[in-house]
Amino acid sequence: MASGTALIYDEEMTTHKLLWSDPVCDIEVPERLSSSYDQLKRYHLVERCVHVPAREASQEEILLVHSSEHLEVAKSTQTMNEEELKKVSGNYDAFFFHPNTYCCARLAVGATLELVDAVMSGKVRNGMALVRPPGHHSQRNAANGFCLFNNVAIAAEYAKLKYGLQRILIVDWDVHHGQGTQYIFEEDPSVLYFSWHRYEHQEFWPSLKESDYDAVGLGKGKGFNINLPWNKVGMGNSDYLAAFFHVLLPMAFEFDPELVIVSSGYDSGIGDPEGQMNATPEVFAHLTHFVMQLANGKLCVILEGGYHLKSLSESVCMTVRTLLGDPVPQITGEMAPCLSAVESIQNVRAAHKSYWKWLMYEDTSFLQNLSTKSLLLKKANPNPSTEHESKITNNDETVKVERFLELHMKNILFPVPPIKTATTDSRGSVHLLPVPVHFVKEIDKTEIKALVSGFYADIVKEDKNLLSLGSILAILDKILKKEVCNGIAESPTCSVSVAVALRHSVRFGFQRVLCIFVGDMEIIPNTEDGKILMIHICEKEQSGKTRSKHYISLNWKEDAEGNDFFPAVLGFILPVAYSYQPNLTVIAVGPNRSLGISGISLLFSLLQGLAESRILAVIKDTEINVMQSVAKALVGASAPQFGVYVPPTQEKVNKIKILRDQFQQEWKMLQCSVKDGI
Ligand SMILES: CC(O)(O)NCCCCN
Ligand SMILES: [Zn+2]
Repeated sequence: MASGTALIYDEEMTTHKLLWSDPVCDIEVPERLSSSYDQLKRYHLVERCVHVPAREASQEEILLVHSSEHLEVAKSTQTMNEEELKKVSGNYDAFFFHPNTYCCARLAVGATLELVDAVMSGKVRNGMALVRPPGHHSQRNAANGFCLFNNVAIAAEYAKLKYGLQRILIVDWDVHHGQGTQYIFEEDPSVLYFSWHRYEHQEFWPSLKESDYDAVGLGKGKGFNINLPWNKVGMGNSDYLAAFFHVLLPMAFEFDPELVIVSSGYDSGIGDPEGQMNATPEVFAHLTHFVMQLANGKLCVILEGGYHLKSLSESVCMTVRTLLGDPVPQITGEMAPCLSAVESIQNVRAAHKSYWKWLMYEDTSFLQNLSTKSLLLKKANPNPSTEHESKITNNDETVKVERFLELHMKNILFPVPPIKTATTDSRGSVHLLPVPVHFVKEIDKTEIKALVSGFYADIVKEDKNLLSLGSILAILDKILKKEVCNGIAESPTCSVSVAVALRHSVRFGFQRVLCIFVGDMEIIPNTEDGKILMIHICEKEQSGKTRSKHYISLNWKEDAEGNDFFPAVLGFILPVAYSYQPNLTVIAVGPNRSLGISGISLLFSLLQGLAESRILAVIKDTEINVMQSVAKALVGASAPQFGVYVPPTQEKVNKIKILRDQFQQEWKMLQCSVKDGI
């Protein structure tokens, strides 16, 4: 997998500006670009990226999507005076021309295409283009919503033509519906378009019926257009994460894209006057981290909206540092999606049931009444208050948001540990990892013996564990001190090693440790009153063990090809893990028939989104090939590889549903359907 992150920025794109007063358009200012770039410099992120210059797109490239009439109109504005510019701007909904607009829009397209080339050629792994004017509202023959040319749509057509791609995913996390992009690809099954957007039952701009969840695409494109409408403002981190766990990620992994392009609007972030949402900048690190696990990491992030300069620039920085592979900051806020969000999630899943294998067994019986129910709800309370207490309201409280973000960002920013991964093994040679890692010296036996006899004698019965215990405790100490962020140790008996590691972690201050056991191994019960949450994925039913909210056994047997783990990883483990918000994750892998290698590496990759990416891996010493793939996942050297998609069986879907019903009141990120009798 290629390495490096491209950053494309050209000051020329700040020359497009509004020349007259227009209360709709006056938020789309040049400072959006310059303040984002300045913040990137302040966090020393610019120098860590590969600088790729922008270029002007050719007319042919623009004509990949737009009509020649549209191109001619745009070209003609270069020589217009203010009065003529104002007149031609009046032909569109929410667009303004400046004499430099045409040149800036060509640079925005060209920058986007340069990023596609840099990623597809392997010059970089991923990258971000800071461009304006934005693109996702513009259509074949019209400018719209501050957009002149559809940068992302042209990039998708360009990538299909030049690289013969057949599956491109566009993720649009801007708070407005990219109706332009939807119209361009709605009959095209090679481009999967996902958009969430403020909708409020069609009240919010652009107030289109076709922005609702039942617009699934047309003709051959049916199923390849996904609209997730937010029917209330004030949506927050947990609503966005739930939308990824229960809608986008299962679709995206089944689609298995060859390239991911993000229409990256940050007006879905807190403080934005357009969005009126409450999600905080670090959520974009998580969203970016998730989409980095697709298409072998080939990811192009293209700026769309974002009008609160401080919120925008902090969110841009969160995106770029994640693209660079930095640890993902802890998510903040209550991990519980609101009722309206769960209702929208349930509706869009039902609308797509007949187009996706992963939804084959989805229960849609609720549809006839729920959708009317939500409309009845709307009629019942015409001006719905938000379900989330809106911590920060937006009308001219920009300064308040700035102060909030100053404090907020201090709490969640952290020094990037110098080394990413530590490893030791009883043979003492670091033979596993493709990149230099930190080799942890082993604690000598006498020291370990004293430590164990002092604290862990009840667990450690025999000497053969001492060596592996030494390496585990040595790595744990490095992680505890934040000198490394994750580590791998091999062990002859995982359950003993893990039991000692868990007790050690709690003793040394971790308040919430998530422990995932993969494979049939004997678990040494660890109460620690809620400081440890155990999930055991095992082939054999765990007889006798009572399930509690802190001990969950998920009976799972991998299928022949070993890759139908998505419902377990995406639909259950991830939502529970995010609900728990651990500050350390321990994953033990024994001999197992539960999750295939790719399921295990997906689990490791996705769980790096938690606990500031702190993970301790304890691998049974016989499982060398597991060690290899886990090592690559932890050093970020590769995205997980999946075989051909195998849909889950009804039996497996039911297993998850039963567990979800059992635990969704406790671990609320599991919620993806509204129980009757709301
Ligand atoms: C790029 C964008 O989605 O942020 N444009 C929003 C236009 C809003 C017009 N009322
Ligand atoms: Zn927007």
